[in-house]
Amino acid sequence: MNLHIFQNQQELNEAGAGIITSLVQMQPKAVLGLATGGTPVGIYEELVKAYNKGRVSFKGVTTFNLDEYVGLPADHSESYRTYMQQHLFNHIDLPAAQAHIPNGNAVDLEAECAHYNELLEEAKQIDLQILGLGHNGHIGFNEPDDSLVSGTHRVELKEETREANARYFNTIDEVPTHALTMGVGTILKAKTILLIVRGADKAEIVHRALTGPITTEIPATLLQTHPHLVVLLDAEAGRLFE
Ligand SMILES: O=P(O)(O)OC[C@H]1O[C@](O)(CO)[C@@H](O)[C@@H]1O
Repeated sequence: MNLHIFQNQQELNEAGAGIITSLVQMQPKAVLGLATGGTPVGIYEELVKAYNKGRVSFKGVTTFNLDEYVGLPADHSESYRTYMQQHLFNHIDLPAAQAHIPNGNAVDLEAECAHYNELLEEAKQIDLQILGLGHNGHIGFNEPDDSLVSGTHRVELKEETREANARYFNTIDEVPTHALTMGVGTILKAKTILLIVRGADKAEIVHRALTGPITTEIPATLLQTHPHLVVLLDAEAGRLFE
């Protein structure tokens, strides 16, 4: 594991974006696994800046998002499709056909998951998977459970996850109860994983995830088994590592 702790958010954002930019410069046809949530926003901002300065092009890149809510129309303000458009896709030259996000509004969700898995198979391997961390140790929307699923699947969100994400909706009742998520098998198959964690409220969970016993009750503990894990923490989240 390659762990870095940053004293300010800007340095973390630049480091994260730098890793992604370097990869795409070296490998213009890279396959990127993308995350949503509050955590990667600053990194996407830096990527857009790098693109605007002509340092990187995403023309040949393929992307796969980790997850999407079930039942929100794609153009809903809080869908992860909308998030990606607003924070990244609308501002770079990534061709729309190369940007994949599970369709949480599909009539047949099982078929949608199978289709997403096929696309992932065709892409062979994600070169760099960006990950945030849920307060309960979830990665993607792989929630704590007594077993975990390998491929893309439908999950019921834990109450604590819905509460954490309620800040983006008018009321908690509007937060979807289910989501589609890439499975832990797909995540762990990525060549490199870039885990980003910010904030004092995640200090304990990230410490347990990276140093505690491996358990499906904290899905992020499985990251300990990955041979190329890069971790970027802000000082608050990294408090217990110092
Ligand atoms: O970055 P946040 O908003 O704290 O969310 C943590 C994680 O949970 C999710 O919302 C669920 O996948 C991710 O998008 C994110 O990485």
